[in-house]
Amino acid sequence: MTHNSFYHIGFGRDDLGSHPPTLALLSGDPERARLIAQEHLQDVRRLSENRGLNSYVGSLPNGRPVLSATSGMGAPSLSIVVNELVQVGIRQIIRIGTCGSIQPYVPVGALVISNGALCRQGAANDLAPIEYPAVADPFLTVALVKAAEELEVEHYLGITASVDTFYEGQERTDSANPYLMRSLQGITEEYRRLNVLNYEMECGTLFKMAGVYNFAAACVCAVVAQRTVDEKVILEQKDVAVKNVIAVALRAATSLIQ
Ligand SMILES: O=P(O)(O)O[C@H]1O[C@H](CO)[C@@H](O)[C@H]1O
Ligand SMILES: O=c1cc[nH]c(=O)[nH]1
Repeated sequence: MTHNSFYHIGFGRDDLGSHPPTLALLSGDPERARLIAQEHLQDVRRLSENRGLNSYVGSLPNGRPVLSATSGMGAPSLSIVVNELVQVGIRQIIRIGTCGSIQPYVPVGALVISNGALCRQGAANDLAPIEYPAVADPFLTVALVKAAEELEVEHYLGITASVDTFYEGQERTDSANPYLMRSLQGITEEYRRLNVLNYEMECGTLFKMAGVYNFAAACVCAVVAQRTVDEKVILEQKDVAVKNVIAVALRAATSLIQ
């Protein structure tokens, strides 16, 4: 850590060496960020593990430097991390996440690549008007789709609902909260009919930040819950799904023209 480290991510530009990365792979889970770095990148160096926001620098198979970083869960944490990553020189961000499917034809184990988000997130309202579009970068998104096709991983391209809570906001009733507000009762069915594919908790704000700050962002998530059947995360299929989402994101990242 150098004296000009950013407060939350715990590193600064000076820690990134003479060929600093402009691309970041951003996971909600710090363990996923570590796994990507230690098992899939070359010449890996740990940058920091401040507040669970693990960050590593390494290189892709084509030699391009890349960061593997952690957003934490939810838009407030992501907004802090992304703000600081942009200040250290990051210009492209691929979110590698997990999600819950709300369409019967999108099974656990498949991937959802988001082309835009229904952004029901408070943090995004501090960035831009609520109507501001939450759209993915088309070039990064096409790279993700091509990578999934090439690796023959089942994937779906479409709209993601990004919300602030895992339980209430995703209409879970099997939780400590005994009362789900009327405004949220039936919301999953409404989104399903509006062709929303999945629920997660970061990409809407990430996409709005990309528009406002002028960087490129995309999102690919492994489906770990099937909400038309059950509220639960299917742990038995999570590892394979996460392995696939990492493989797809890394192949896409390697294919990019810098
Ligand atoms: O697996 P990650 O990337 O954390 O993504 C999803 O998982 C968390 C909830 O379990 C939220 O952060 C949600 O967006
Ligand atoms: O159902 C799910 C699973 C993972 N992440 C979410 O936000 N929701």
